[in-house]
Amino acid sequence: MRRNPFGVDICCRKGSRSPLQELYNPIQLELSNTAVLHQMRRDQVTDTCRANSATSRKRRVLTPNDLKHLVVDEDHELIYCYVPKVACTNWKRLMMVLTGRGKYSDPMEIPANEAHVSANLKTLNQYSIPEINHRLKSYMKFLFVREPFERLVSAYRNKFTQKYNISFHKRYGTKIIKRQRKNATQEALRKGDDVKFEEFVAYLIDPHTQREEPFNEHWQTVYSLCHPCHIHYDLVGKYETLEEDSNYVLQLAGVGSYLKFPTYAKSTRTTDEMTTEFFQNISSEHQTQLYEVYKLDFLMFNYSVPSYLKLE
Ligand SMILES: Nc1ncnc2c1ncn2[C@@H]1O[C@H](COP(=O)(O)OS(=O)(=O)O)[C@@H](OP(=O)(O)O)[C@H]1O
Repeated sequence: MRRNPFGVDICCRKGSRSPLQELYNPIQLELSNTAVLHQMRRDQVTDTCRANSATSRKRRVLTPNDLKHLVVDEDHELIYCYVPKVACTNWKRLMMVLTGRGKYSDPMEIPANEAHVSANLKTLNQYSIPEINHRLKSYMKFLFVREPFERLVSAYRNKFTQKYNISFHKRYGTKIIKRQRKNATQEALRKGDDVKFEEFVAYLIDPHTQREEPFNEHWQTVYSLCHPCHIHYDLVGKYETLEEDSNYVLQLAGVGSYLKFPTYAKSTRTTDEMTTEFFQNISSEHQTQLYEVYKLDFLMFNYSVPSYLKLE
């Protein structure tokens, strides 16, 4: 088994305390305040689910098919529900280190495309029903969320403004242009590579879109991907405090002294100011409809209505 630079193997949990015990019954005093903050985040999810039960619990029960985003680490008793555009590539890299039994020590040695190969990580839908129930009950379940419209702009910029994302242009761009652009050129209809943000928004709020097929995971709501009204998440991490919250998870898992969330230096990442700019050209009618689509994510994860929004 390979060891990390600190000479500690990342295989299995050594202590007798599980991440769940560390979270709900912290021994270290410094962790108590953090535990209180996370209790408030859990309460917010519970209260929102209760107050919006008609929408949030449209489905009465989940099937294994609904559990494809829940990545399992048996060795550290963790379940991570990945949400695209919330640094899930880095979290999948960490899950590969945690589940790799020493195969990897540095998450950044794993290429981004490898982290997205589904065979490299085990998801909860691959277990039998009793195994699923056991893991849901005894593992620490967590997810990471981001301000919904900033996440949406991150998805748009990545999938529709980068020349190399040809599969997205072909699969979604061509459809969006066909439906939303009057007098589209033959080239635009064929390539689908110059979708405007206004057109993307019009596509998202069009009732046909979700009737035809579910949203792509990069712009699907968190509540549809991770089912927080059915699955009780023990920890809700936020993109705004990504490193702090991630390192807290690693600490609870007992690996925090030698495994850290990869730090980041990308200067082009989507900011609040950038998101504001993108929404400048969206009519208040479309802004209002779009807010309705993502409203539960705003409420559940305690994001206030953006100040730039002109709601009708
Ligand atoms: N450590 C750290 N700190 C701050 N921001 C970070 C970090 N790691 C990833 N990111 C940002 O996460 C966005 C990419 O998320 P994903 O990896 O989930 O994207 S994808 O679903 O694989 O397409 C992408 O956001 P945008 O740049 O705004 O698009 C990344 O910049």
